[in-house]
Amino acid sequence: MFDFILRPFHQKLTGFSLLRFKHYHVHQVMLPYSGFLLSVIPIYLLFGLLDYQHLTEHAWVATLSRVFLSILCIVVLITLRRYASKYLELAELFLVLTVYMSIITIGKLAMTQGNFDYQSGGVLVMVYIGALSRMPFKLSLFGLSLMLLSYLLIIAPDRIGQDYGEELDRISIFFAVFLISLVASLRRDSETRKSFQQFSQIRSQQLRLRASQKKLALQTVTDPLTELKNRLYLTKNGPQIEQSAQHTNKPLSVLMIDIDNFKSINDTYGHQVGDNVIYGVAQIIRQHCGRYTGMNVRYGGEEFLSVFQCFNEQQLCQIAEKILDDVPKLYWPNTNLRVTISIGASIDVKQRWDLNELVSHGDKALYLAKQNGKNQIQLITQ
Ligand SMILES: Nc1nc2c(ncn2[C@@H]2O[C@H](COP(=O)(O)OP(=O)(O)OP(=O)(O)O)[C@@H](O)[C@H]2O)c(=O)[nH]1
Repeated sequence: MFDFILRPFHQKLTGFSLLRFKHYHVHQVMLPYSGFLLSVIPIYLLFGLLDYQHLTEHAWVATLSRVFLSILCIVVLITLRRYASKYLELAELFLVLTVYMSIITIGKLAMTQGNFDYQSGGVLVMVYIGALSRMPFKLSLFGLSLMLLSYLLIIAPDRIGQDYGEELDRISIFFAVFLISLVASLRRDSETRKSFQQFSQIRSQQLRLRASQKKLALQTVTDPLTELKNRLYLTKNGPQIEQSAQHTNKPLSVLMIDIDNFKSINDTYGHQVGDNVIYGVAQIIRQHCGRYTGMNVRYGGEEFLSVFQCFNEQQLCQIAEKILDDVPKLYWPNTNLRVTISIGASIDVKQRWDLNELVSHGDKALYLAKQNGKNQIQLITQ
């Protein structure tokens, strides 16, 4: 039956989740609410009109203190909202205690002037804590206890002397409001924690969704066999590479790399070995071009494209030769397979930064290399 009251104590937050909860409480609960908190001030000031009815003299002192405390609370709230929002909970406690203590003081002043009917306004502040405040339970408990205690110690003794029975009624009302506000604060804490849990769940779902979207986006531009980029990536990022090369005023260059007689490798050793060959050649390309390349792409079945933004003819041919030399060194267990490749190289010496044109020249150079007997490099400069 009392589960809803005790629940906050069951869900003990510790370590990182406690820090996250505090952050949530400040940013999702206290900050949006702190503007509303300011609306308490005009009500407090409006009640100041009653001071003139109940205080026979020095009512202006009460008004002055109300105005001064209001300005103080507004300044504290606005400053904390802006510069130290983590103290907003304490600021709310400060505000309600300030208002309450001023009401008690004015009530006490009224008693010294013979008025014993103007001391119960503080109960409204207690109601406020139960109904509207966003303070955590511990601060509510502290505030409410201090309020009840100060009423019992400062106001009640004088009034008991006046009318014992009526004051007992008032004390019981104060006590009831104290208890109700306390339970309401406890319940509010429990609801805040529940909404924090929902918030955390939604947040982690969002993060997971974002991560899988990222992964999916990467998958759509990645070749699963070689883990090189695919042609979609080339289409998407080609213009960016052209712009970047143009910006740095460096010639673009490409290597079109094709495995020789790949069909016969497949036919002789099977598709699995064929796949391994594609993978092995891709790793050599990555190893030699990874540092310099704008991108390495699996362009077709056993055809690869590397794009560079910074090479002259000699550097481009050096890289091509390294790849050409290393591929036949690959070892394929249980076969006497020796894989070779042909390379078509093309460089944009006229600096037109047209990747499509460059690729088509690379293709022509590759065709020449195949025509001339394979396992070689052919270069076309634009
Ligand atoms: N194992 C495997 N084979 C593939 C893959 N993609 C394409 N192929 C095969 O690669 C072969 C390409 O053969 P061709 O285009 O005739 O080229 P080639 O035999 O290398 O001849 P040249 O290029 O003239 O040396 C075809 O048999 C395709 O089925 C793949 O992902 N894995």
